[in-house]
Amino acid sequence: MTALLLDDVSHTFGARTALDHLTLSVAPGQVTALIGLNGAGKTTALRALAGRLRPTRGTVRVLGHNPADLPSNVAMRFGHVVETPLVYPELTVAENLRCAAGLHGLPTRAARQTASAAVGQMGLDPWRLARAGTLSMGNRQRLGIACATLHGPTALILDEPTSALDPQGVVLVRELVRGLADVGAAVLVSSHHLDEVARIADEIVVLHAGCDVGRLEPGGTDLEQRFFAMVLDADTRAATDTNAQTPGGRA
Ligand SMILES: Nc1ncnc2c1ncn2[C@@H]1O[C@H](COP(=O)(O)OP(=O)(O)OP(=O)(O)O)[C@@H](O)[C@H]1O
Repeated sequence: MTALLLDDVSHTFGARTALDHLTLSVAPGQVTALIGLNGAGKTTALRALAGRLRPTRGTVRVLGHNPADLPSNVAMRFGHVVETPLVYPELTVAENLRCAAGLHGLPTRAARQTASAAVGQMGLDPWRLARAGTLSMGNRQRLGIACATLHGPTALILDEPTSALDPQGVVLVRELVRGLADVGAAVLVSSHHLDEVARIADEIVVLHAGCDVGRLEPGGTDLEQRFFAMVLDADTRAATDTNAQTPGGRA
């Protein structure tokens, strides 16, 4: 069974191709990492899954449904942080978490308990009563992740979740993601950091110029070297194809 699916998805912004026939699926209990250079298409893929972008072609499914039109009982089981964390700047950390728990269908008492547990889990105790708008970038990122995960989603997408985090925050997110996958969540996470995703992912998909150009074994050695070899190989193939199609080209 597939919880998160991109099936032959392409997307163009004007003349620029952001995704090129990308097919990707994540099963329950699986953590898949999307890794790629700046501009590879990672955020575009995650935005399509979050229902924020309707791709030019292809099929996108979250828990079997079109993310642009998720039934509310399915939306309750979905969590995502794509681009900016969705937090209310004028509310405190504790209020944001209670609000997120309520929006995910938890009754008031359970929402309060869950919010309190999430404060501790993400190391936000010292900022519990601070307004979200006054938080540092890293603490805002911790709060956004906590808001998206405190209901125990069965499908989760995280766009560069550790980009602003200190080493302690990186470990907390790693434990959170693995913990959710261990109880059956399907997780898709994008990152630039190969060594970090190698610690949490079951599968690493290399995205380059919008295409899936190969997979890396998380337990493998020389991941960085193999990543660059894949990217270089894809560029060489693209240049050869272009050359073959150019009138007067060498092929
Ligand atoms: N709203 C937009 N309008 C025009 N082009 C866009 C838009 N969003 C993304 N792009 C282009 O689509 C391509 C893929 O961008 P995307 O943000 O998905 O890459 P990324 O892999 O997430 O990059 P990064 O690692 O830098 O965050 C890039 O060439 C980018 O310039």
